[in-house]
Amino acid sequence: MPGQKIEPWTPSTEVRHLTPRPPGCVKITSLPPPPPDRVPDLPDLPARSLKAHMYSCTWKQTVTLWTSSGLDKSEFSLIRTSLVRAMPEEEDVMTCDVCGAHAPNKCSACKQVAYCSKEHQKQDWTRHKEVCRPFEVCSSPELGRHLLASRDLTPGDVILSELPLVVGPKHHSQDEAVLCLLCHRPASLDTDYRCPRCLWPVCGPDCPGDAKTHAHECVVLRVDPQQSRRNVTSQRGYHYEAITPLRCLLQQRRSPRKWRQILEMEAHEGDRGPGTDAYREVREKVVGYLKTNFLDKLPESGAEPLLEDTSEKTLLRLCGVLDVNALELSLPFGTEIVALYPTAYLLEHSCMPNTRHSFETAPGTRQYRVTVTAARDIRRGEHITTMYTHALWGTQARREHLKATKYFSCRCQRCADPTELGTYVSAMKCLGANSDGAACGGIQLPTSPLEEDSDWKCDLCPITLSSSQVNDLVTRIGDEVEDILRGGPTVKQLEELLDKVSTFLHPNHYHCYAVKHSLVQLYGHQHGYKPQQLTLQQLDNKYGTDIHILLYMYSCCFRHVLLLFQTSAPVVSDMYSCCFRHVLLLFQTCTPVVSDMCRCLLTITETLDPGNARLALYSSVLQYETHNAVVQLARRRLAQQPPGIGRDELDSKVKEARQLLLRAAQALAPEPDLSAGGRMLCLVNKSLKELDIWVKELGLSGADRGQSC
Ligand SMILES: C[S@@+](CC[C@H](N)C(=O)[O-])C[C@H]1O[C@@H](n2cnc3c(N)ncnc32)[C@H](O)[C@@H]1O
Repeated sequence: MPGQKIEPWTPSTEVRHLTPRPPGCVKITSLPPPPPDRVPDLPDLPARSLKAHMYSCTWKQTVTLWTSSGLDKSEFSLIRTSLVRAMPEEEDVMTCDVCGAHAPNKCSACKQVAYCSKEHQKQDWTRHKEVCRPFEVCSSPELGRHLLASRDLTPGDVILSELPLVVGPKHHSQDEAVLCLLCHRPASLDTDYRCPRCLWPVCGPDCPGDAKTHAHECVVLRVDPQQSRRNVTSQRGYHYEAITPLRCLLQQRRSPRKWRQILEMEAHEGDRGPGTDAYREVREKVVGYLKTNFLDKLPESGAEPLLEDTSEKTLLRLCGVLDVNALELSLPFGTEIVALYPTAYLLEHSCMPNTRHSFETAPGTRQYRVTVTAARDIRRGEHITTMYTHALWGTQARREHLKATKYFSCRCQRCADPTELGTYVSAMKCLGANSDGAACGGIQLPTSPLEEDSDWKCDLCPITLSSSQVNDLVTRIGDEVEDILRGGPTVKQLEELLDKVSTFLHPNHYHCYAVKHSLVQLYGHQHGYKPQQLTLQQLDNKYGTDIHILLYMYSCCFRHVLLLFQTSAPVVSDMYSCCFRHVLLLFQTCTPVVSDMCRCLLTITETLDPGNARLALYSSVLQYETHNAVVQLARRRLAQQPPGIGRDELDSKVKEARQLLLRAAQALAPEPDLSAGGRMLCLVNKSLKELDIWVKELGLSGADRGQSC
């Protein structure tokens, strides 16, 4: 009897009070409650199932259906599958922005608001057009689809905010992390907490996760009970990389609309064909695993098949879609997952992005929502961009990563500039010697950074290096830096490492940056280096002159000026410009306030990411640590007998520290509460309060008090 409705479905107040398990009944399924006017049709149910007497009750916002008639196994699974499929998508359930009634008509442009009627939509347009989506989807042969701003935007303007189509474990996990499939918290194979049907681990008895999402994949994962039992005893049985592709695959029946959206995404199948690493890895870890253990065992006849298309081609395509388009989310409890979004994937890449993403990670109906905001002014007609790779990697590493994972060669302004916007984060020191045996003192930079095999050339002597020579050296240094940083290093280890890598790398090189960024966080915090234990020299190292940079630039300038008198015309203009840059930087770096290690790192960070699109946490850590050093130095000088600091200077130091904290708080404001950024923001706000107390104790003017974030 197709189209038959089950009446007691509506989750009214009365049914909430029903006992969880009506006597003599068997549970069929638990689902989120649909709105009262969206009772699902149940197509093609056999007559006997419809005679089943159904009850419902709510449990953690879900409707549980029970039957009191004895259904056989296939009827039972048929009714369950039909119910799951008939459920409307949660995000489809919207209310009218004008009157709050159930709203079937979403705004076709932004899809963020909905209305119960055309009249209410018209009535709201004057207000809504101000916030309706501020971009157009365009297409070009070079970029594919991309977004252009359709009006001027200022920092903080929301560009889009949407829920994901699919969320799941990262599909390239290096570590064999065991995750709860309901809430994505860490789980363990050493406990008995399992989904009772498919036996995949869950985090515990009070898991706050979404049983509905798992219900769908569970039908597949439990298709072979023997395999499920084997899995229990061996971690190798659980391939988490296969879960997100499976969740995508399940959309073909769960939500044909989402399925269409997923298939519309770029998968770069041509770049991931036979013979490539991607092909080998995906075939083994996803396609082979899913097909052999589950998909090929799904019943073909009888009930309507759960999945129509389980072909290898489709699975390979889904993995391509995930690799190219999925965004990565770090959850507060330390796990990392990926999500596909209906519009956010259209943002093109730039190494100087103009947008910032923030993710809602707290459980609830907004969980995993992404909000993309403008990180700086964006003019009408400008490309709206994000960053697919690491902002603190050098050009060679970023471009290789983009080519290997997203299949294009970036040609943005930062990539095209050998100095990377004057930051020198890829620059190497020239190891050549001049005629009297002294170090050359020049900088090695790529001559054509947009060419993969560009030579590197010294700006002072004729020495050139091949790109593979530079690559090998930088990779080896990077491996050593990563190893040491991962092992929880001491201050001494980091200082030695910095000395060592500084032989080869420009002081601003991104590997030096990584070591210094860790170092400034250890000074003042590690045992033996607590603020009161630091010598003035060590404090000065944190807040003092970065001697590596200054000496280097002095010597470079000196040599350039000398050489300018000796060298022929074509080289001269190059050296003038380099010399000019160095003199400028020296001027900035030598001023007392700017000449500290934190400040140098901050200058690099802010040049590469002026709007805090990607490096908000990095810059706020630097601002926070600089504030710590400023306050500590001021306290020390105040404690001297007689005090080594006057009231005016103390007042200005306090203001400087406050400004640093306020800037950190502003950078961190969009970060979710439970994220690393959110925790950093708490620390910053706590320090602002402590600073206020100190100002009060000292009886300073505290002119800036009252400003808070
Ligand atoms: C997440 S998708 C973006 C949407 C895609 N353009 C589309 O039409 O579906 C990423 C792909 O877009 C293209 N793309 C993004 N940014 C690019 C850029 N800066 N230069 C060239 N291609 C880019 C690449 O093909 C990349 O693999």
